[in-house]
Amino acid sequence: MKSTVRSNDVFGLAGPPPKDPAPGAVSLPAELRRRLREALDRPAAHQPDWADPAQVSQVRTVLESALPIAVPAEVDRLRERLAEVAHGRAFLLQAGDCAETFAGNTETPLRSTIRTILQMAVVLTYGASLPVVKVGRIAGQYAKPRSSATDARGLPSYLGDMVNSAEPTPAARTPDPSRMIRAHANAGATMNLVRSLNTAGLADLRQLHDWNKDFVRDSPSGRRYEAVAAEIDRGLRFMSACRADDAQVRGTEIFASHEALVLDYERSMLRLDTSRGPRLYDVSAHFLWIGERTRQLSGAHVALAELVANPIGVKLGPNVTPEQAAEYVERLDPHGVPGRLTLITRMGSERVRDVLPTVVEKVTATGHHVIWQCDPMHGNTHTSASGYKTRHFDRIVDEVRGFFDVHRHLGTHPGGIHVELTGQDVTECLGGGQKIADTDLAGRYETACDPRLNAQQSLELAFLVAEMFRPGKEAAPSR
Ligand SMILES: O=C[C@H](O)[C@H](O)COP(=O)(O)O
Ligand SMILES: C=C(OP(=O)(O)O)C(=O)O
Repeated sequence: MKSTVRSNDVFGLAGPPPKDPAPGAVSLPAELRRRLREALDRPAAHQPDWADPAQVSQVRTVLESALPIAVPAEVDRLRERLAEVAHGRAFLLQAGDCAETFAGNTETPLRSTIRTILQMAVVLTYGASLPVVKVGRIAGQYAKPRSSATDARGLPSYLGDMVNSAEPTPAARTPDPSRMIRAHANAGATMNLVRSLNTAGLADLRQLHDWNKDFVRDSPSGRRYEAVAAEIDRGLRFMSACRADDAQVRGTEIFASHEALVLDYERSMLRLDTSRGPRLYDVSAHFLWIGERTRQLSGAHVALAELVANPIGVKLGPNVTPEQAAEYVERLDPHGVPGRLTLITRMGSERVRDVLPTVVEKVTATGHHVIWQCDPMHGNTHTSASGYKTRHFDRIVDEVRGFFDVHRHLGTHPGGIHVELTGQDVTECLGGGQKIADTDLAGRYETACDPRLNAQQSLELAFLVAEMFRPGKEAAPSR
C-alpha cells in the first residue's frame, strides 16, 4: 500500500530553505538550520542498522509531530536547579534503570524505583544539608550502545527496546524503526505516572515513612532510614506548628533523562521554541547525556548537543584527556551558563584517583561552572566466576570515595552521583549489607543489560555518600 505520510524533515533540512513552507514546517533561523544539517551529516557511532530507510523516514515524520515528553519551561527549570548544583549549593541525584523495557513499564516497578530515588534524596538532603535535584534515568532510557555487535549466541546484540527486542531470535533482534514510536508512547506514559504520583502526594515529605516498604523496611539501611525519617518528621511538625508550611514539603520534582543515542529518534523530537528567542529543545527528555562510546568530538552526537537548549551531560571514561574535557566545555557550554553542562566521570575505582585530578584542573582553568558528577557503575563492571555481568558494591563506593577525595583536595564541588538502580529486590550487584555473593546472582538477575543496585544497596549507598560530606565521620563500606 502506498504511504500517505508526507515526507519527513519538519525543519526542511533536506533541501534549500523553502520559499513557501509546507503546512507544519517550521522555519529555523538560517544559521541554526545550517548547523543542524551539518551536525546530522557527521559520522554517528552506534546507530541501528535499520533495514528500510523509507520506514525510518515515516517513523520520523510521525515523531516530528508527537507530543513532547518534557516541555521547554520544565527544561529551563531544571537548568535553573542545576545552576545551584554547579555553584556548590545543591547535589544532583541521577538514578534509574540501565535499560527501561516496554514490558517492565508497569506501575509497581515504577513506583518502587521512584520511592527508592525519593528515599535516597531524603538521606542525602539530611546528611549533606543540601537540596537534592532529582533526575531519573526514566521515561526514555530505551537505547543501549553495546561493546559487541553480536551476543554469546552469535545473534545481533540487544540494543534496547527502542531498537530491537531482547528475545533471542534473529527476527526479534532485527532493528525495527517502529519501536521508536513505542518508545515515545512508553516514555509519555511513564512521565504521566511520575507527574501524577507527584500531584497525588507520593512525593509529599510527610509520607516519608511510607516510602520505606517491604523488604527494605526491615534491613539495616531501612532501620537507619526510619531513624532519619523520625527526626525529619519532628522537624516538619515543628514547622507546621509555626505555620511555616512550605510547598517544597508537599511535592517534589523528578526530571527525566536518557542517553541521546539513537539520532533518528532525537532529531525527530527537536522543537523550536520562540517564547524567549528561537531556541531548539530536544523534548524527548529534560536532560540528555552523551555516552562514553559516542562522545567523539568530530561526531554527530556532540554536534547535535551543541544546538539544543537542554542541560547536557557527557560521560568521561578513564581514557579522556584533560584537553578533550576542556574542549567539551568550550563547545557545549560556550556562553558559560551554570547548569548547562554536567561532566559525568566513570573511571573505575582503580583509576579515578589518578585520572580525575588533571581533568578537573584543566576544566577549572577554563573558568566555566560545570557540574561534576560521579557514575560509579560503568567503570566497575566485571564478569563473575558464575558468568554474570556484575559490579561489587565496595568498588562502587570506593569510586565515589575517590571522586570526593579528588574534589575535596582541589576545592571543587562533588556535585552528584549517577547510578543504575531499581526499587526491586534484585540480585545483580555483589556485596552490600545483604552480602550478595556470586552464588546469589542467579536468584533475581533481571536486568535487560547492566547490573543495577537493588533498593537496599541504593539506600546504603546514599547513607555512605551523605557521610562523605562530613569527613571524619565515614563508616567503612560493608564487606
Ligand atoms: O550501559 C552501558 C553499556 O550499554 C553497556 O555497559 C554495554 O554492555 P556490554 O559491554 O555488555 O555490551
Ligand atoms: C551506556 C552508559 O554508560 P557509558 O556511556 O558511561 O558506558 C549508560 O549510562 O547507560
